[in-house]
Amino acid sequence: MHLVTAEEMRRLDRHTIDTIGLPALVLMENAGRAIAEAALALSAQLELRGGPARWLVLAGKGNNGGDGLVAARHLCEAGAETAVVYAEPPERLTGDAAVQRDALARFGIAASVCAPGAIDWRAYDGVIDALLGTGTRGAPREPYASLIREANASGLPIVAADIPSGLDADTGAVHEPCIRADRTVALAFRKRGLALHPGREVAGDVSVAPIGIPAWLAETYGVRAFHLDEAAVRKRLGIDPSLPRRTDTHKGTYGHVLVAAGSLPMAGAGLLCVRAALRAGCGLATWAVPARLAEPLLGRVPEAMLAPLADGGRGDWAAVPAEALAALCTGRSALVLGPGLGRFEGDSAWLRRVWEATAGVVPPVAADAGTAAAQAGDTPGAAAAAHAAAATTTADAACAASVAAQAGDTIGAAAITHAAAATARATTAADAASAASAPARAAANRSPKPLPLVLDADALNMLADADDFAGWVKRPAGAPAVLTPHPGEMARLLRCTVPEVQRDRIGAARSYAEKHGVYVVLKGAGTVIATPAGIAYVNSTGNAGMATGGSGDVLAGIIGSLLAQGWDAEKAAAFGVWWHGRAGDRAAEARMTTASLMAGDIADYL
Ligand SMILES: NC(=O)C1=CN([C@@H]2O[C@H](COP(=O)(O)OP(=O)(O)OC[C@H]3O[C@@H](n4cnc5c(N)ncnc54)[C@H](O)[C@@H]3O)[C@@H](O)[C@H]2O)[C@@H](O)CC1
Ligand SMILES: [K+]
Repeated sequence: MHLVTAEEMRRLDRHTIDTIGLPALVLMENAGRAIAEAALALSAQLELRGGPARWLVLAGKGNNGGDGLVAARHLCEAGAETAVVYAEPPERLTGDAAVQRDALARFGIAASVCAPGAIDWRAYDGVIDALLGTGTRGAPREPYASLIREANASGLPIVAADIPSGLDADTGAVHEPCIRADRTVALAFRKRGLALHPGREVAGDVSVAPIGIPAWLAETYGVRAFHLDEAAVRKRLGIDPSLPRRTDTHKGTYGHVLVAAGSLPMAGAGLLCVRAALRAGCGLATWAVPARLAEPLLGRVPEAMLAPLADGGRGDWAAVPAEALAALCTGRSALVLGPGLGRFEGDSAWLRRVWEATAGVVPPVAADAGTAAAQAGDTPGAAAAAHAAAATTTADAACAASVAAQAGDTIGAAAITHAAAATARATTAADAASAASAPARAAANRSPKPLPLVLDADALNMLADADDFAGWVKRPAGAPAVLTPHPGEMARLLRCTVPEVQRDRIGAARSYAEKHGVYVVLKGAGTVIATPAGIAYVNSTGNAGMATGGSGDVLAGIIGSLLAQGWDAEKAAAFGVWWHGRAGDRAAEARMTTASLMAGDIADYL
């Protein structure tokens, strides 16, 4: 379940040998046996010519080679015809690998040193790649490079020891050349490069073989990256993926998600997001849209409620005050913001107001009004009068209304709007005050309730363009922010290039999450989920058919829905990603080809 770097693996090896006291040769013996067992299991599936399987072991001069030599012994013992080709003269092997070299010679297994073109690959049924392991630096040099190319060209099935030779164990980068394995037997722990793309594609089926290094040691040494498969979902996250429910529950038990998504050219993004949220199990979903879109969308998702926001007839978010959206958050349990939102003048500041309102910060205008009301004692309508005096713009009027609405006070909201409008019409303060009501004062004094937030798509671009994000208020407990960037959006957030993000996906997601106290879901093959505490998951589900428009909108809806159901952000983000991929895999199976997959299919297969 843990994903380790080469350096972490070295420390775990050392601890096992030096502190626990298991000799390195024992570990190597266990490793070689596990590799031989994987090879034998593979030969059982091959159509052999009648005799025993014939295995060729390619051995490097380090401990990876030593593992291969042990495997050769076990294969031989199991009755397979086995030969070894050393990449370098065997005199160059040292330490435990040299012990294995000598044992192998006495065992009577045929061994030779590689020479260009000397191997008759037709004489074998399969190859064990024990050339290079976690001690490798950079691209394979000669003669390793030629051996790797020949092995790949042979067309024989290849079982890789620990990692395919030529793979960067830490980043998943694939050097030229690199072994293309059918199976990889990861020793003790899965190396990160086996989970990250493109490494994952050259590793084939990966299994993890215990060799004597205890799993708990990874915790002791602070390994904080995990392979997100079903075992991790169940054991680490503690989630039963069938999501059982108690019978004595109702829609109110499962939260109410607010989705703010869609604009005239991209209304479908909101549609996908809301549908996915409902499929992911929230009790209620409200879809906030620019008012112009509301009518055409009526009845498209009958299970969701529509909340049209006055948009000046534009069909986009440019004229929708942040406070109007913030006001809708009252009584909701999570907000998903971004799919199909579009960009507009001043949108970074707009996003900041939504961010702060959902973090429980009282908007400045409302705060001023509250203070004024308090100073005015119990004079009827003081709050509204203060608001009205301050409300020289329609935005301020909307803000005042939103504060009242957040308190669930429609009378107050109406009064404040009216009062603000009265001032805007240059009538007297007395007129404004007369339009006010006592509940408005109470409303103005109340703070908005914090709620969890998912930011996706254009909301992430707004964030990337905010120069002052580091100074934005930190999210309170219970109101986390989950950001779901694709590599391009991640690069904009980090102000670096896409190749830089892709070179170290765990590092990119983790550094942003830790720096800003947010949860980051870095999408793409092998989606990475990173938490503010530096924990990272690399997802194992999903397929290339999911690289299609709308797939991210579905994911944002799923995560928002889980947050609305009261899940903590780590579970919601990690399980949401795993589930999204799993649904995509099920949808792909149901289609003729993976290429036929559409984002709506993913939501339907949740
Ligand atoms: N106690 C341990 O340390 C254990 C190690 N194990 C195995 O040992 C491996 C790590 O062993 P090592 O640290 O000896 O390293 P490797 O066996 O990965 O190979 C390193 C050797 O390759 C050479 N080399 C490095 N980069 C190269 C390149 N680009 N091209 C050509 N040659 C290159 C180095 O000079 C060194 O001799 C693991 O992957 C695993 O298979 C297992 O046996 C379990 C126990
Ligand atoms: K290898």
